Amino acid sequence: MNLLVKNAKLFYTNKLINCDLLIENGKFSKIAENIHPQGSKIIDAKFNLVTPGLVDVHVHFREPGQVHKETIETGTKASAHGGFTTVGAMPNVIPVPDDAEKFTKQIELNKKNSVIHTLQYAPVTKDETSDELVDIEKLSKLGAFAFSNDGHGIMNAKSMFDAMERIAAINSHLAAHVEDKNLFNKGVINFGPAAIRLGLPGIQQVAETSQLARDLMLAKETGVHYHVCHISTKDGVDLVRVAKDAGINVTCEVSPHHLLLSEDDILTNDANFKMNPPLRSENDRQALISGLQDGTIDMIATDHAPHAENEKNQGFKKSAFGITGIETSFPLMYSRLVKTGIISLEKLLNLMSTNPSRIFDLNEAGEIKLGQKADFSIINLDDEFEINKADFISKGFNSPFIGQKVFGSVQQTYCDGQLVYSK
Ligand SMILES: NC(=O)N[C@@H](CC(=O)O)C(=O)O
Ligand SMILES: [Zn+2]
Ligand SMILES: [Zn+2]
Repeated sequence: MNLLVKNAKLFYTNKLINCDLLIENGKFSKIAENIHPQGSKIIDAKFNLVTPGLVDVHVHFREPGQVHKETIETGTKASAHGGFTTVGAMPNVIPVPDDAEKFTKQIELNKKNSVIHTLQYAPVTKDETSDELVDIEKLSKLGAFAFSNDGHGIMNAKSMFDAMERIAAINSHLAAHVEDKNLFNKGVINFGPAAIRLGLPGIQQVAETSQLARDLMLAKETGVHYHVCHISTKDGVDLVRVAKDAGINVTCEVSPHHLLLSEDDILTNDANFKMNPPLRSENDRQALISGLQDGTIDMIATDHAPHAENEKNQGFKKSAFGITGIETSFPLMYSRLVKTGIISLEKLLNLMSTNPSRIFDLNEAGEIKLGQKADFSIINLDDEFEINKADFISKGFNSPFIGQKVFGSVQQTYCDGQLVYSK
């Protein structure tokens, strides 16, 4: 059945245009002012935003191993609820897919249980924590869209250097959770006033920035595409800016929570504010916003990290690191960055679709193009709603944003021309 989206406010060729959009055989086939139905199923978009399916290169689904937190099915249905049709899944599942057999199983599981496109990261090293590299070339051939040890910094500089050389040789991508574990201090919160106020051990900023500085020099030497996960510090943004100016092949992402919250927002021992990297100072937060505005930061990624309630209700010291984000990212970013005039809607859509797609070579995602698979979402920008646990499709509702009022509710999401979320 062909679909005709009437009265779209379509994000197309980097502009918002009022038009109709025809989808035939799961692909975009025509964009024009007024398209006649001719037997197609009609969807009236009522001049709501029609965006390319959003792209998030950083999510954690917990299957296999910890399906009480999230499954691929609940994670991808939650993604569709958030307007996303392509996500990059981190490899910190159990077992870590660090050889051909485990990796192939993971890809098959993703394919079987996803309602959207789930791309799979391969780890860089065995078990994500050892110094021994995985078979990078083989895992790439088996479908790894990029490599990451997310959750862990790569401590051994020689392992990092060798991984970068091999990843560069196959034109793949290395996404780094930059963290020197020796500077982590068993911290659970940023090293700063909130840590002192709450009597909690703090994670120093140099845990992030010192490893980032090292990696940028290794990336310069090897020429690899080096992508910084969840940047959180002003010094980190400054380093990336200088590296970009020097022609180093670096890109970086920031999470909604690091853009919207700082350690000053942590008023009680509530672990829904606990994640890694931690919420930093207000000065850092302002630097992240500036980095977004001047293009130093290339994309928004949620680091969607669902956990069960009893893993998050034990205060900062005992609870797990990480918060959910895939269902609240667009409305939060739209309400707090676009409606307030910090960035334009077009810029936000670049940060959440076009840029991640271009940077990670995801040819058929992140942009509406004729002949390309029909991944898109219809979003009512004027609809105000409260973020409620009961509305989450994710198994996790470990979010510090619950109770906040936002604009921009996803009405429908289509993947390959199929309806995968409807309000
Ligand atoms: N962000 C987090 O705090 N936790 C992530 C791992 C990670 O991204 O480092 C998780 O898998 O739970
Ligand atoms: Zn991480
Ligand atoms: Zn992560």
